[in-house]
Amino acid sequence: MRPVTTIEFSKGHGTLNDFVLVEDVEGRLDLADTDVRFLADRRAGIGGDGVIRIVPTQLAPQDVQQLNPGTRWFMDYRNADGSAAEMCGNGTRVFAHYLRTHGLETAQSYDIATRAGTKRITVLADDSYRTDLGGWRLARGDEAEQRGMDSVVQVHGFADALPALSLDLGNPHTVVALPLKVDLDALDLAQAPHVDPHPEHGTNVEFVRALEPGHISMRVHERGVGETLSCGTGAAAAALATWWWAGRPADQTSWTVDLPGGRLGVHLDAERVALSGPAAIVATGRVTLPG
Ligand SMILES: N[C@@H](CCC[C@H](N)C(=O)O)C(=O)O
Repeated sequence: MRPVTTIEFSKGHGTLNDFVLVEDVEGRLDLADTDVRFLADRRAGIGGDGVIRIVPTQLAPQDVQQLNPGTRWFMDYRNADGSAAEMCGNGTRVFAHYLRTHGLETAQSYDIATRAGTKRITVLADDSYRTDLGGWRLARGDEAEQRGMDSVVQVHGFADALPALSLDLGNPHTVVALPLKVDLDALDLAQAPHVDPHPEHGTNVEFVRALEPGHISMRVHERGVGETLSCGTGAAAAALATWWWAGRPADQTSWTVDLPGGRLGVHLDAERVALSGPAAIVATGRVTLPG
């Protein structure tokens, strides 16, 4: 049995994508998958879609340090099932809000380290945050470029296989444009959608309804979590896919994405994509990890 470990935590969210945040300025906290699952558990633990460890980059693993030179803080993001993810868009804003409200970062614009590389945070005038998510690409390249679709998604309780487009934003996404006859609100996402071909490392799946030029609504089933009320990289992927299907209009660079948990802004072009939205810390406390 390991010694009793009691840690301080904060609870935060970005458009109701919620996280348990753990500050680890000395880089000593080695959270096992079971610890992450416990912290994320909504009944037995604290509750969240993910767990974010806040650690100085210089105390992060070597590969993270090499990928993110010149950054001060590493967002060590884990999904609720304990798996590590490369990126979390909503998480970057909540992470930045934590750094700011705890005096760990005072600049208005600075870089943070993630497993998907360095991301620039900017604090906006209304106290929301913008994250430059950097480069993006079609995950399956040529085939998708020509046809706009590269896979199919099967949702529980719905007979038709739905065509989809795969995007890589550092983490994987599969975006489905819903046919008009399918009601976005009625989709059963309690069970994981089946993606064919199945991506080797799994994928986040976004279901999109276009509302008007530059405006979409969506729901998401996240890898390592299940359905969540918002996903920042998912919103960016959904806007990019919709823009792609619309023929990549050069003047349609600003997008509004409505999710069950709120509204996000996406700014995109052929090479880069950025995300903006709110962040909140709602509670702090102490918790003893299971022995
Ligand atoms: N909710 C996040 C994405 C979190 C990681 C994702 N579940 C994955 O495994 O890639 C976001 O806001 O981007």
